Amino acid sequence: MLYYQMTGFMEGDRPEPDYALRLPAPEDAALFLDFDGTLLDIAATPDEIIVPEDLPALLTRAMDRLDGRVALVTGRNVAGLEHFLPSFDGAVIAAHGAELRVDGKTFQAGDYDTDTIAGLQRVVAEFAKLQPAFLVENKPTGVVLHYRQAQEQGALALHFMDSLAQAAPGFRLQPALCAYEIKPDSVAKDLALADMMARAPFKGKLPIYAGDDLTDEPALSWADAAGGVAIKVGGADTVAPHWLADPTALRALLARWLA
Ligand SMILES: O=P(O)(O)OC[C@H]1O[C@H](O[C@H]2O[C@H](CO)[C@@H](O)[C@H](O)[C@H]2O)[C@H](O)[C@@H](O)[C@@H]1O
Repeated sequence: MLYYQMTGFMEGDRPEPDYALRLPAPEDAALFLDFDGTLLDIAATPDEIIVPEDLPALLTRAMDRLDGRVALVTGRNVAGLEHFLPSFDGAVIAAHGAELRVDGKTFQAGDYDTDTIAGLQRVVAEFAKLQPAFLVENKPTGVVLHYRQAQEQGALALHFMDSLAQAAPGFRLQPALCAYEIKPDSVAKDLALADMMARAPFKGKLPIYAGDDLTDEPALSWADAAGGVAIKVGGADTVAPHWLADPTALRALLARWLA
């Protein structure tokens, strides 16, 4: 068994269409959309994603119809997201919640030990030199070791990153799709979602959350418990009561809903 199967990311059979999925009226909703694997397809490396042609206009339409109550939620940092979606001017929950963009201003959600982060990034970079198929992604709040190009080395990547995370007080391991990340302990997408839902213009509306990754599961659970709609994209196990086959199906649903 491969490590991405053990951590719950292996997609099984494609789910059947979810006929029970109904969204609240846009006037009553707040929309939270994960990025990689949810709005667009997973690519071989983080830089190789292709932004679907319809996506920027779809997000603009959503911002109009929901009076600005749209947030993108991502493990990437804000700058990384802005590089791919320069026209989106709504809220962003980035780096799993360690970085936020609210009213056009980007800031860190907490104080994180920059010396520790720099040290972790140095150590991971040195380790990755031993296995050139590994890819290292630095973020202002942590570091990711990607093993998509070396999936047989998933166990090694896990062993190394887990040990390193345990040696770094205030930080923890975050498994993701063919990647292991070390991020601040206090950071999670559900906490960031709760924070954003307490702010204008989201406050008092019903959260709709769509996500594909293990990192999205707590936020899916939060949205469902808050009386909103939680949608899993892809066939992996989930706490979400609703699911769609892939990002194309999600974009089609949103386009119909916003028409
Ligand atoms: O929260 P998300 O927006 O879903 O971000 C999760 C991670 O996405 C990126 O990595 C993943 O997507 C890459 C491109 O498709 C893929 O090559 C990689 O294997 C995936 O793990 C991003 O690089 C990470 O920083 C995000 O945490």
